[in-house]
This record gives sequence, C-alpha cells and structure tokens, in this order.
Amino acid sequence: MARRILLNPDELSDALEELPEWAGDVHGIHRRVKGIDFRSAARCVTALADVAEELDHHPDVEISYGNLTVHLITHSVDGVTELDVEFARRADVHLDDAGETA
Ligand SMILES: C[C@H](O)[C@H](O)[C@H]1CNC2=NC(N)=NC(=O)C2=N1
Repeated sequence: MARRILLNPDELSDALEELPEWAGDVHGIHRRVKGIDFRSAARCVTALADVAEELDHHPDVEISYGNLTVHLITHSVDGVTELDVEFARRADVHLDDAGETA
C-alpha cells in the first residue's frame, strides 16, 4: 500500500513540524503525555484503538506511573511512513487535553 512507503529524513522533519508534540526519527516517532492518571490513560488507549482499527495501523503504547507514551512505526517496512503521520494527527485529537496543564 502506497502509504506504507518509508519517509526519508526530510519528509519526516517536514511532517514533524506539523506535529510539535511528537519526536523521533525515521526509525520511529513517539509522543509522551505526562501527568495523566491511569484511568485517563486507559481511556486514551481505547480511543486510539478505534483510530487503529479504522486505519488498520496499530501503535505501541506504554502506560507507566503518570505517563502515557505512544510509539509509532510501520512494522512491515521497519520505519516511519505516511500512515504513522496520519495516525499521529488523529491521535493528537485524543491526547491534547489528556495530560497535565502547563
Ligand atoms: C494485515 C495488517 O493490515 C497488517 O499486519 C498491519 C496491521 N497494523 C499494523 N500496524 C503497524 N504499526 N505496523 C504494521 O506494519 C501493521 N500492519
């Protein structure tokens, strides 16, 4: 599928300019939400599961004390693709208000 073509470093840095909460490189991108309680983190993961099923693209998620981290990579090509960028955009809708307020 075209959207599972690897992004080169320039394409990825352009994409990350539009996703200021995300960091990483061509091997994977991630967003950490700090100051989130466990129940809210679990609720976010449930919302992300719906996005994942819609896009047929699945994040790796980590809930640890006070933190939710979402890791994105396209496993089939072992790097970041447009699909990861699309997932990140859609994930932001659910993650933006989930953590501590600055
Ligand atoms: C058959 C199915 O479409 C594939 O296995 C999908 C499912 N979700 C996926 N998610 C991620 N992150 N990477 C993949 O390569 C991937 N492959």
